Amino acid sequence: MKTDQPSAPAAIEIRGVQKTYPNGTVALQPVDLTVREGEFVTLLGPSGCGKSTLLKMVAGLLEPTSGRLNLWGQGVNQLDKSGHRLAFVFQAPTLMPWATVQTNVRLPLDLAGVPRAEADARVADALALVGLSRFAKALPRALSGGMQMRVSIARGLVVEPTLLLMDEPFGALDEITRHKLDADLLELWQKKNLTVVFVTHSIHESVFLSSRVVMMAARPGRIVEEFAIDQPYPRTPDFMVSTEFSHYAKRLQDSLLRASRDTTEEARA
Ligand SMILES: Nc1ncnc2c1ncn2[C@@H]1O[C@H](COP(=O)(O)OP(=O)(O)OP(=O)(O)O)[C@@H](O)[C@H]1O
Repeated sequence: MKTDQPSAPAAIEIRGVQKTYPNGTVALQPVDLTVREGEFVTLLGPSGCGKSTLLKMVAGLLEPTSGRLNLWGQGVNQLDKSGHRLAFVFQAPTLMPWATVQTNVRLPLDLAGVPRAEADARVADALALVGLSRFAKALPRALSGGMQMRVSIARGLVVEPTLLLMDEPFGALDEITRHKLDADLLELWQKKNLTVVFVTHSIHESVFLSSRVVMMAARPGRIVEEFAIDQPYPRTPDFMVSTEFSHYAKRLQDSLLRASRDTTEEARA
């Protein structure tokens, strides 16, 4: 079983982190959040509440306007000093259409100058982890949307990350494919001892996946509530039809409605 681990070291420490975009949009009020090693944390909230902004700041893709953000005690851009690595998976698979699956997955290793033989072995491992070994030589257009997303995840895993940041990775997929990828992701999380921060709009996905859900509200973006999903792993499809699942989903739905109401009322004022 793997749930919230208060005694595990802090993987992510966010203290008073605020973001104002150059056009003056205050995307995030100062937020505080600690994510412990091994947690699966979901950021949930209405559109525009700053989920992506927060995740991109954790990844070092955006600079906070103020505040402090550490990964394993190091500044975001010094993560390698801690011996940890992060990978970011976007909503769209963003694959190079002219290159094979194998070449797409190898890209981060090619950019890092990893020798070819080692890179190819790591690509093979990453493709095996996402169940795509047979498609190494295929072009992206020959794959379904779900398979393309698996390629994108393999491209993240190939750097052997300890922190996986995912921005609505399965939002564009049909429900059955999404459930399958959610279940596979949980397996990977456990197998690889990952720390995951996952952005979604889906209450059901957040309950199924997370050890903790962080609810955000918009205008300005902020954290409003947190929920521990205190249920054992591995989580099976049976969990999704259990009384406990409905109970968590209802609490999150009420919270999301409150967060959305705040947003609507502030927009009207
Ligand atoms: N590059 C940018 N320049 C100016 N404003 C931006 C920029 N990117 C995002 N914003 C604004 O910042 C706020 C937070 O955006 P963000 O994309 O982080 O929210 P989100 O919760 O991820 O939204 P969604 O769920 O719709 O993806 C929104 O008001 C958005 O319009």
